[in-house]
Amino acid sequence: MSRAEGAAPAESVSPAETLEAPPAAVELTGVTVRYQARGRRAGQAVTAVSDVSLTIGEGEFTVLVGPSGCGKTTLLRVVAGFEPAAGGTASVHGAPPRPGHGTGLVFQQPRLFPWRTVGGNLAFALARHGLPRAERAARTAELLELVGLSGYAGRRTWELSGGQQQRVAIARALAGRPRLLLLDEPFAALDALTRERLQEELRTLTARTGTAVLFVTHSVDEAVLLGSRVLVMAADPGRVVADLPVDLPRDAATDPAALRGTPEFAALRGTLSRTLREAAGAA
Ligand SMILES: Nc1ncnc2c1ncn2[C@@H]1O[C@H](COP(=O)(O)OP(=O)(O)OP(=O)(O)O)[C@@H](O)[C@H]1O
Repeated sequence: MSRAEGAAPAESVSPAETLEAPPAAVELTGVTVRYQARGRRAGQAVTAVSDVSLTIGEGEFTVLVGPSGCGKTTLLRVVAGFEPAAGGTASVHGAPPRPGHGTGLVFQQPRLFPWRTVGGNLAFALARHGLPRAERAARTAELLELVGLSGYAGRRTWELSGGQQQRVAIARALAGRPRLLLLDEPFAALDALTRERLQEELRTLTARTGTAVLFVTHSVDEAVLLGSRVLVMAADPGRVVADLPVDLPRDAATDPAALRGTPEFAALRGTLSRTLREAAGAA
């Protein structure tokens, strides 16, 4: 038997299999960021993060935790396109990060314009995203419905509670229909009950819109409750030292309070606390 006769028939490849996988929501490869120090160390370069590689898939909810100063905000700023990397490469949906392009940002403080109404704040964001004036009112109503503030368009921002203001900030971040939401300790300044409500709402609405999320927090509880995955960073220099999957049953019917009471939640919480302590010790 000739070699050709005995060879297995060539595998047929369907057209779908030849298509390339879509780019990840975020792809960082060997990212290093340096700042110029001020004060007594003026002139010296501070390496804020060093050689960070990570991938965030479409629609994935990733949480970033780590001791103070380990570079969480810096990494978020790189992904947002505000901070250039001194080394390595960063991409968001396959393109270099650009501020306001495909990403929405939420900070610890809502940072709303106090001289505008709630609707005015959202209309301003919609205008920046190029939405025609005639379509802004309808989209504003849609965004407010998404964050549970239907009917609040005419309110002044200073008439709202801290939690309501943060809901408006989330609506504003969603104005450009971003496929990636970046949140830097968005609920840290809120009381416990409001924080819990907003955690639940954020989880539900990002699942509904299919938005990928990169969420920074200092709270172990919040990280396990929200993340489908938690990245742990250590400092000096800032780097990712652990990548913990969070595999908890989480459908629309799952009550977060019940989830918190499960042994699985407690075990993950324990693992994350231990990893964080080790990361703080490793700095
Ligand atoms: N603009 C800047 N100029 C100089 N150094 C900076 C600047 N921004 C951040 N750094 C330094 O870079 C490092 C990382 O800071 P970053 O704010 O990213 O940390 P973080 O993990 O978000 O901290 P925290 O949890 O306290 O908010 C720190 O050592 C910080 O002092």
